[in-house]
Amino acid sequence: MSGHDVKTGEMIVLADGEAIAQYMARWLTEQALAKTDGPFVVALSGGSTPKRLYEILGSADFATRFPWDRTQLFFGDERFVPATDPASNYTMTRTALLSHISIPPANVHPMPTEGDPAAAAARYQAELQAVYGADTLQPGRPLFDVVMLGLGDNGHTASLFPRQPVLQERRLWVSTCVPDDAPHTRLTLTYPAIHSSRHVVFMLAGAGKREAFAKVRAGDPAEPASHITTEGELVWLLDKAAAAV
Ligand SMILES: O=C1O[C@H](COP(=O)(O)O)[C@@H](O)[C@H](O)[C@H]1O
Repeated sequence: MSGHDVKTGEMIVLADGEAIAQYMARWLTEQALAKTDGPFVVALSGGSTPKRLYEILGSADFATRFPWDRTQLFFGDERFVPATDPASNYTMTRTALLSHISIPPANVHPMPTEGDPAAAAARYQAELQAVYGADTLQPGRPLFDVVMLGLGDNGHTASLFPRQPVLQERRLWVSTCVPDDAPHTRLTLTYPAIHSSRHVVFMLAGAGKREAFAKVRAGDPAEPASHITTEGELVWLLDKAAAAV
């Protein structure tokens, strides 16, 4: 695998958020069906952008074609709130997708949000290591088939927020983050965990993403998303408003 970053990744510009969700649903299904040597391992993104994608994947057409029984669903980040909290990425995903599909419960891996956040991060890393089958990441053997990412106005992606110590993490796969410009303590995949992937896909819709996208695409080091790399392919799925075309 050659490896890509946010500057070299392919840009696919579509009409709007609906077109992005439809495109991603088809593409993800193709990737899942094509993966026959082992489980299809995905890190889901949170926030509002992927909600429509999850609804489409949960609709009858996709829900019956997608190989859910050999898919492992992880989360790229989570707010450290109870699963019943409306701010929970897991709750959004459960409502839009998980409650509509037939997936073995053991294949769904919500980030733990009880007790001490650092201990919860360690538990989640152990869960990833169990599916990966090793305690250290090995180049050429990606942890994830697909990592889905969004982009916040402040350049954060997953819960890698500006100015936070997690941006320096090079050993742990999962860590805590306490943003100084957003609510909630977070758990997040780290840069090395995201790097261990076949595909990283950013989904961005709306003019509100335009400025942050331009900075990240130019490689502005102050934007946490600028430091995302993958040992595989990186794709930007943008609507016209976000791409400013
Ligand atoms: O806090 C978060 O924000 C980003 C971006 O969310 P969006 O609603 O602007 O698309 C998201 O990717 C991340 O998972 C979420 O926890």
